[in-house]
Amino acid sequence: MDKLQVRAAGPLAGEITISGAKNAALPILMAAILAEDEMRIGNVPALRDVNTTIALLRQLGATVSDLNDSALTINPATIDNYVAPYDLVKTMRASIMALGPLVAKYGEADVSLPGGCAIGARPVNLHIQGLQAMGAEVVVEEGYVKARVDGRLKGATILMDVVSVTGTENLMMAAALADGITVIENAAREPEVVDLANCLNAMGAKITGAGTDTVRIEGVERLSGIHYDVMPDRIEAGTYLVAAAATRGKVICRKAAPETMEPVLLKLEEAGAVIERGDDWISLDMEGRRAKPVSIKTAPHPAFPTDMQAQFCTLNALADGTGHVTETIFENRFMHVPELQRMGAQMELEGNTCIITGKDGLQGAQVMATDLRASACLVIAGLVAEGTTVVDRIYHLDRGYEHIEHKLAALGADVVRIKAER
Ligand SMILES: CC(=O)N[C@H]1[C@@H](OP(=O)(O)OP(=O)(O)OC[C@H]2O[C@@H](n3ccc(=O)[nH]c3=O)[C@H](O)[C@@H]2O)O[C@H](CO)[C@@H](O)[C@@H]1O
Ligand SMILES: C=C(OP(=O)(O)O)C(=O)O
Repeated sequence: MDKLQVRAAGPLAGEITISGAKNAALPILMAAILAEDEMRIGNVPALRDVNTTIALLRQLGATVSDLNDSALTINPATIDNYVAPYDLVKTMRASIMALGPLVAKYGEADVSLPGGCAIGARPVNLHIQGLQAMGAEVVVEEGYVKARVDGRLKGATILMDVVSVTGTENLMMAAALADGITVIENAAREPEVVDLANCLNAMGAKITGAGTDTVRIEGVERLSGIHYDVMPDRIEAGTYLVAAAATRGKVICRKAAPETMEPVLLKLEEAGAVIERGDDWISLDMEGRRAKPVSIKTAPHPAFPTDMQAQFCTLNALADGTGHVTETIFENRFMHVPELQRMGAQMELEGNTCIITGKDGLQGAQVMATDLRASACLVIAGLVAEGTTVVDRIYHLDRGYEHIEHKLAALGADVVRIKAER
């Protein structure tokens, strides 16, 4: 398994270009299943999860080009298999988003249950209940969610008990081809839900309310293949901004979407960063200062995103004072805490809150992360720690950060990928 070796090299400085959003690209690639003809999708990040989705679509029989210059084509007309097997699904939870499109278009889908993962149990009951409300017969058998419908799904009113991002996306995709009107109440309001809705509408869907907690979908009989560019990745941009803040640096993120990042940008300002925003760029300047501690509480959009929680733990671990970080979305998303403690961070867990008292420095260590954003927070810690930090199992990072070592190097970081012996 590849590792990342990180050594402190002073404040990050310079410019980087933000990639397309993983969490928008994955549902949009799945939405291609719903089209009648070829889709061309641009601003797709070169990530392990994208490769897994390409493999999954090919497994279904779709004709998918390789990713070239951040774009690919998907022709779903050749799909002749409706099974998403465990081998692919186990590496990527977003595979569950094949379920809605397959059953809506072909009346049949067998998608392996993704299983538990490092950050929490992450059940898919809301995806299943929503499809049942639309008339699908759904059973869970031998580790697979098996959904069937005779003819088209039927529009329904669905109240989501818990706000679920991929749940909302899965049901929105299914409803796009259903017969009649579907209303999703307590829908996720994340910008990636809006990006998917924009893509579906460009394909001919009739969706209103995306970005609010009530999404209305009037089903149509067919959707067309179109050209669509994925929105910028707000979590990638946020991660580099925190990295710059932690090193007391000054960076500009180009091709970003600042309007999707307010909760993160406000917390960075509270930490002492000078932030400027343009239409598609964000700059951060710490003016050489040490960060002030910030308290955060994760919650569904438009509140503070759970996918930025770990990175802010590192920032607080270096801050001048004490900050409280509360995680309300996932029950087990503090796996980075013991690893940061091994680097000298002063952190204490009390239930779902981590109390962090910053220190003016950390020590490099061999660390290992069990999920994507935990890995990112350890890399950020390595950028300021004394000595060498080696982050193991960086296949997690490769799921969600395009060319992370090159982007960090462009900002002056000393980061080297150590290739596993094969
Ligand atoms: C590919 C993708 O977009 N991933 C994002 C998505 O994950 P994902 O869509 O899987 O996360 P959800 O929004 O569904 O999860 C939110 C909460 O709802 C619970 N839940 C969810 C579904 C369900 O059927 N039943 C249920 O109880 C989950 O266990 C969790 O506690 O949103 C998360 C929350 O912003 C982000 O951290 C992930 O990066
Ligand atoms: C939790 C994440 O992703 P996923 O839902 O794909 O596991 C993430 O992007 O931080």
